[in-house]
Amino acid sequence: MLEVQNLSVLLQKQLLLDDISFVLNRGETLCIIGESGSGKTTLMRSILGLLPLSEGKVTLNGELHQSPKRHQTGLPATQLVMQDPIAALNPHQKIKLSISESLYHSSLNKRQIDHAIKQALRDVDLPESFENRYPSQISLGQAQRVCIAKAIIARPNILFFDEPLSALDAIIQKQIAQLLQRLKNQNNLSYIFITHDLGFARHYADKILLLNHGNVEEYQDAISFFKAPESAYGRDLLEAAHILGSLPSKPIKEFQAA
Ligand SMILES: Nc1ncnc2c1ncn2[C@@H]1O[C@H](COP(=O)(O)OP(=O)(O)OP(=O)(O)O)[C@@H](O)[C@H]1O
Repeated sequence: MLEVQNLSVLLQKQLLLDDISFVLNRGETLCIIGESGSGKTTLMRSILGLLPLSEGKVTLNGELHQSPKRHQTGLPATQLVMQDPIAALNPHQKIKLSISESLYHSSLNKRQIDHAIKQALRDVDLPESFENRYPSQISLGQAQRVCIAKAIIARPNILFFDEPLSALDAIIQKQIAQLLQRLKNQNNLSYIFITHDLGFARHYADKILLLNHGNVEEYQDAISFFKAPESAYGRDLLEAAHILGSLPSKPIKEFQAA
């Protein structure tokens, strides 16, 4: 279980995050939503140990991992998948080498690493032969699958995603979303998504954390949030999404079953 308690981040005399708390249980999906500049990326980076906390703490299964007094070590058993898969991969490295970087600290020997890479590619429905390609030789959707393979090969408990679908077209978005759902169910993974896509959050989130200017505006289960947001800001956000057509009035059955 990941527990974030009273987390605050002060950078350059600016309070970017103020007293953020939430809990993520094994197998749950949390979507962090909020307008641009509300602090979503800053929150993710501070949880991952990429930014120092000024207050609060982050524990994983009861063990302290981040606090103002503690040197930032980074959370073990977590992996991050970014928005732009091509930018996330080194253009000069074969896919095989990129994926193997996630096993840098593992005790596996070369034969075991080779086997794990092939398995990770199969897990994301890519042919094993892709290991010998360069990023310029694969499509955007395939590159995002490679990034997911790179994330899951280390057998994490928690995966963080920063807008992982926004660079992809609708059909590929749906395929990747279904792949993530399958991997989550197979491995009992926990997911934290940063997303502007409320339709996606409605289909996939168990919990919603709505940020507004670095504060938690709402933290509640997704069904309740989308049925009746507690805050005026939450209601405004859903109303805007309905007007723009980015939030269908009914959940899509096929997505839910995926
Ligand atoms: N290293 C930093 N130093 C100072 N201020 C920062 C730093 N990183 C981010 N900020 C500021 O923190 C605020 C929140 O930024 P953040 O990127 O977390 O927002 P966001 O919700 O992820 O936005 P978006 O949806 O556009 O990605 C912004 O005002 C930004 O300028």
